[in-house]
Amino acid sequence: KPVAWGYEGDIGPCNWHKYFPKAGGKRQSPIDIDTSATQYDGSFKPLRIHYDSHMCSSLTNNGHTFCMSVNSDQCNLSGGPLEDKYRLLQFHCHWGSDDTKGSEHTVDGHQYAAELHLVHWNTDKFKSADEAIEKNQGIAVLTAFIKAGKEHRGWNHVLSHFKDIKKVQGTSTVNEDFNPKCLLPENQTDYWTYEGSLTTPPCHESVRFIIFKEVVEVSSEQLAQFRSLCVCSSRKRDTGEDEHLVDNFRPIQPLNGRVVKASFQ
Ligand SMILES: NS(=O)(=O)c1c(F)c(F)c(S(=O)(=O)CCO)c(N[C@H]2CCc3ccccc32)c1F
Ligand SMILES: [Zn+2]
Repeated sequence: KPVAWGYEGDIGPCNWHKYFPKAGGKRQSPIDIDTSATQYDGSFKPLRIHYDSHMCSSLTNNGHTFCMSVNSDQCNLSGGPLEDKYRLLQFHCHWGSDDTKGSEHTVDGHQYAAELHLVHWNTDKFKSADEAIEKNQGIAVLTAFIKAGKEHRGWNHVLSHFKDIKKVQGTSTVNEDFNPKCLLPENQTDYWTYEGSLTTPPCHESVRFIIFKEVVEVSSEQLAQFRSLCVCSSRKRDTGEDEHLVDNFRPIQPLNGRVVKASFQ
C-alpha cells in the first residue's frame, strides 16, 4: 500500500526520509542557485527541444500537482549538458498560496510564484520511464520559473481544463493542437544545470535539472487558477469547504559540494 506523503504536518518534507530513504541523500533537489558560485561551461552544445503538437495528452490532478501526461514519441530533448536523447513524459508545476512563494529552486535566495517542470526520460539508456526514474542520468527536467505579470495565452490551453480536474484523480483529455514548448521562455540558450533528484518521494537521485534564466510571466488570475485545485477527492465533511492544493514545493536541500554550471557568462 503506497505510503502517504504531503507538504505539511507529519507526512511533510521533514519526515519523507523515514519512508523514502533517498530523500536524505547527498544530491537532493531543489537547491538555491547562488549565481556568484556558478561555473560557466563553454562545452555545452545547443539545447535541442523538439516537441510536436499533434499529440493527445491527458491532464490529471494527482493530489500533489496537476500532471499533463504526454504520450508522443515525437517530443524529444537532447544537446546542452545531455549525452543522450530524452523523451517528454509529463509536465507539472509547483506553486504557493500567494504570489510571493511557490517555486522549488530559488535564485540568490529569491523564490518565484511558481515553477514549471517538463519531465523527460532517457530513451537511449532505458526501456521505460519507471526504470529510468531510479537510475543515474535517467531523467532530465526542463525548468522555468513563473512570476505574476501579464497574461500568458499558452497557459489558457491548460487552465481551460482545470474545471474537470478540481478534485483529485480528476482527468481531462487534451487533444487540441497544444505544444508545451509555448510554455517555455523565449531565451532557451541561457540556463543553469546541475545533478539532483526528484523533488517528490521517492526522491530518486536520477535527475539532471536544466533551469532557464529567463522568467515566464502569467497573470495573477492564472496563478489563482493553479490554487483552485483541491488536494482531496471529497469535500471536507467537518469544515464543509474544500482543502486547496497549495505550497506544493519542497524546501531547498544542501548543495553538498555540487557545482551548478551555467551555459552563459
Ligand atoms: N518535481 S519532479 O519533477 O521531481 C516530480 C514531481 F514533482 C511530481 F509531482 C511527480 S508526480 O508523478 O506527478 C507525483 C509524485 O510522484 C513526478 N513524477 C515522477 C516521480 C514518480 C514517477 C514515476 C514515473 C515517471 C515520473 C515520475 C516528478 F518527477
Ligand atoms: Zn516538479
